[in-house]
Amino acid sequence: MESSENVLSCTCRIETVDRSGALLKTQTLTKAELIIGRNQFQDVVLKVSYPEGKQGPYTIKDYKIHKRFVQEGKATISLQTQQIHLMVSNCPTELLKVFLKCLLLKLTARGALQGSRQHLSGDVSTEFETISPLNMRDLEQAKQNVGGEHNKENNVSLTPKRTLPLSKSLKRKLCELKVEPNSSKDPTAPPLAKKPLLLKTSCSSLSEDQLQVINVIKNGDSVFITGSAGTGKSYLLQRIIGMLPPDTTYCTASTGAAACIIGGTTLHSFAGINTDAAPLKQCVSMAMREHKAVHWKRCKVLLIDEISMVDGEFFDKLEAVARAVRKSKKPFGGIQLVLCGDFLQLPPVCKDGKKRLFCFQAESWRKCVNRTIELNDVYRQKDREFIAILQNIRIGRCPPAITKLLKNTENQLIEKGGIRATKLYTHTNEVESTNQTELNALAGEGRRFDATDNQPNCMQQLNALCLVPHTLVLKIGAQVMLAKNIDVSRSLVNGARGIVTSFTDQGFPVVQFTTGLKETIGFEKWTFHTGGGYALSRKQLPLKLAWAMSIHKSQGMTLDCVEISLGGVFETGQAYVALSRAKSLKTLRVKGFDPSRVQANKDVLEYYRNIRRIKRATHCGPV
Ligand SMILES: Nc1ncnc2c1ncn2[C@@H]1O[C@H](COP(=O)(O)OP(=O)(O)OP(=O)(O)O)[C@@H](O)[C@H]1O
Ligand SMILES: [Mg+2]
Repeated sequence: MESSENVLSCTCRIETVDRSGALLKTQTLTKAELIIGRNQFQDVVLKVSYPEGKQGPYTIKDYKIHKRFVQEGKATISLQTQQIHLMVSNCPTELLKVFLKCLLLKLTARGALQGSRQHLSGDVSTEFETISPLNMRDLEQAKQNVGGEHNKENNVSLTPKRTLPLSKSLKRKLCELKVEPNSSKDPTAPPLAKKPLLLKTSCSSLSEDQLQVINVIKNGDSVFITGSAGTGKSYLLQRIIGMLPPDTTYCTASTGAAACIIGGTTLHSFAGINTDAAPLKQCVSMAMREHKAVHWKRCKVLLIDEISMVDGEFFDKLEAVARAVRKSKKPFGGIQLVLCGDFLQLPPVCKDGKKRLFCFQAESWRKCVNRTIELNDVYRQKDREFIAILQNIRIGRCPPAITKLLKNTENQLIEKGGIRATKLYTHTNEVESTNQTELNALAGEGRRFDATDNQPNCMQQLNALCLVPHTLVLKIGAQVMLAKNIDVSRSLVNGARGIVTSFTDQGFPVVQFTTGLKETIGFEKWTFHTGGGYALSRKQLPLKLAWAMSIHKSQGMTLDCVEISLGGVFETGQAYVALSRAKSLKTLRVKGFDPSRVQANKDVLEYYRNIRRIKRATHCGPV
């Protein structure tokens, strides 16, 4: 997980092609480093270094960067003059994105210099010096060049379209960036132009607690990340996934809906075990099937979100399966675990009157989890009063003052612009029938949108994983919810509520959101890392019908505008999960609130008291 913006650890395949594009030679280097540097002419060059030697440096001119599969940790840099393709794979996605941004910025900045030290076209670059970290001067030069100026004197076109294939968003970001005046009074401080510039990664915004988790994981420890709803556990998990090599990192969650939020697969699907109830021997033989065993053996880090819903007995079985398949005596067969969840939210589904066993009560839990870190800052809600209400509900407390505040929301008008509140139900059958009945009641023809799945024979698996259905039918007036973060800066985020107001000439729905924003919604792609570098993907509109939703499916989500009836609550933690989806008291309506429905499990409360006691006693933060 070590990172430097100019060096990328990866698998690198170097393909040499002829003029027609036919393959002449190929070389695959599994433990390679791609390094950005400069040659003696100050050109930006790339060197591929690997344990047995090096290739390059390759001058980056007349190039194309293919970034379509960046989310899968893959990219290709095609050098057209040299007729070479550098195909990188197994890159941690975050690090790959930063590396490519750095390369593009250096190339864009280089545009202005090009020609100032022109060399004859026959000159071959032989020298290599690692490029300096990005600095303000690079950024300023890149911004100038993005303006599309021509360096006519040197007969070099700097028009971005021809020489600098920058993404629209990078161009926009470059143009928006302002340079702060150098206010430093320190005469020894580097001049502004030389000041190192940190490329913003998604880790830049992490809290101290969240960064601490990253360090623990870097150390190789298995960790349990916990904390109340909205403390950024899943957000952090996504950042962690982006920092680990995709080939050996498996990202899972206890339910399909939770897996969709983090772009992973279900724990059962990873394990190859379709039922918790199977005896251990059967679980081992299911996991030993060739196409499943390969993943078990390859896995170095296993992430599991919403661990509270994983049955403790099943966790013990998985631990034993891991040792058996990997032929290792180490806990969980030596796999590093990153577990995430809140045991005060939904518990494991309990069948046939069996005693409920949480994962932390599993025999193998203590052996497998070296550190527990509790995140304390709530991000989902801003309103202190509502956060305090939720903290009480979480531990099963509902004093009269809180009951009153929640009852006061019963007749609250939270609808605006025709957007109705999403009803959260305890049972799924109510959800489907409500959505279908409401859609049927709307006048007009329904418009049908069919998803494109990368593996059509995996449609069922994708249906279980993806928040959007294979077939979506919409009408004008349909209540919808975004099922993907499209543009966080404009609040077009997962869970944002809206109504379809029209369809464009091309047939795309126009949605009016609670924020007042009207947006045409186009197709989006979901990628699910099924592990081992494999991925399933679906292209569909990022919308789902939102008259109703189940509390189970809502776990992990942030929702605009919700109505909750807690009459049917049958689980501890269920009322807390439902209430904590709302962003504020003003966007929530609780029908027929009964404080006796607010319950927390006693064993879980004791578990959390204990981890805090240990934390206080050791004074060292994580326990
Ligand atoms: N460091 C952060 N900076 C900014 N926003 C954050 C940060 N961490 C989390 N968030 C935002 O807070 C919201 C809640 O985060 P997230 O869904 O990860 O919480 P959670 O702990 O997984 O909640 P739950 O227990 O309900 O699943 C999200 O909108 C997320 O984008
Ligand atoms: Mg979550």
